[in-house]
Amino acid sequence: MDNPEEWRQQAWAHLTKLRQECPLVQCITNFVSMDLMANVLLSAGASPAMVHSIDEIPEFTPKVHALCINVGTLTPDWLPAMKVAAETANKERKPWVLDPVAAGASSFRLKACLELLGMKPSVVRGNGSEILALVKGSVDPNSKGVDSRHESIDVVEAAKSLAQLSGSVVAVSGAVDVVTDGQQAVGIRNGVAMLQKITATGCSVSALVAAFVAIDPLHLVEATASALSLFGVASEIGMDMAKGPASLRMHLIDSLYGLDQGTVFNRVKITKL
Ligand SMILES: Nc1ncnc2c1ncn2[C@@H]1O[C@H](COP(=O)(O)OP(=O)(O)OP(=O)(O)O)[C@@H](O)[C@H]1O
Ligand SMILES: Cc1ncsc1CCO
Ligand SMILES: [Mg+2]
Repeated sequence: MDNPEEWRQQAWAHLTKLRQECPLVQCITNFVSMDLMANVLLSAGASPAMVHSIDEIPEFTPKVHALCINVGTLTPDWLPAMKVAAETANKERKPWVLDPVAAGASSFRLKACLELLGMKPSVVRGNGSEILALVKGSVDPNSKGVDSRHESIDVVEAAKSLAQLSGSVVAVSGAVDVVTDGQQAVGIRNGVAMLQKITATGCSVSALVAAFVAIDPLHLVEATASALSLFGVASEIGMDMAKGPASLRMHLIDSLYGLDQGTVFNRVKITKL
């Protein structure tokens, strides 16, 4: 698609379908993000389920419409459950998203992320530094942990390589969100810088991507771009009412819940890169 108008219409069509179908999204995620992630999914129209015990995954994961795996507060005992969930999702042909939080921060985290990447997530969504760490396959001596020290727009080629190597769609968040399947790349120019001052907004947008690919699993790039754009649009509207990060968090959730067709048509900014 070349026309910005088509992307806007598609974003609205995706949101409408999501609200109608209310997909069940399983999240195996870090302790920091659980609350915001579940609330973002609910306000968009999806059903969140924070289910991470290996004892129930073989029975529960076949019932979900998509899965989001996030390694933010990873310990060795969580990894087997993540792998069983990914395996189950693959077997059941359900899309899943990997959020490689702070992939370059330590060898333990990097190894876990690369192992999960090898299980072929439908989409990998990370910040610039996380995507770069996965491509290089090496720990970053100057890592800032969960925060990025790279601009998303500077890692477009790295994201393309990662998509080619992994077979996953790769999404890099930042001032411009980038989504690529290894051939084409699209840029999403929505969002506000203050999102970086609210913890787990990246984690939450990854879960939102899972909800969008659940309702359009055959168009991973398009569904991912819609999710990133609409989250950004909600933050722009929320920012008009916010006094700082805490109130933006609240208004972001309200704005996502209230998104209407006119707002989506006026604000969605997705273009080919
Ligand atoms: N400079 C910016 N301007 C506008 N939006 C931004 C900017 N930086 C990040 N965002 C938006 O903030 C959201 C979170 O992206 P970010 O890159 O901060 O994720 P992250 O580092 O994984 O976050 P976390 O680890 O806290 O969950 C995304 O929707 C992204 O588009
Ligand atoms: C702050 C933090 N630490 C581990 S996960 C997480 C949430 C944002 O990625
Ligand atoms: Mg993150």
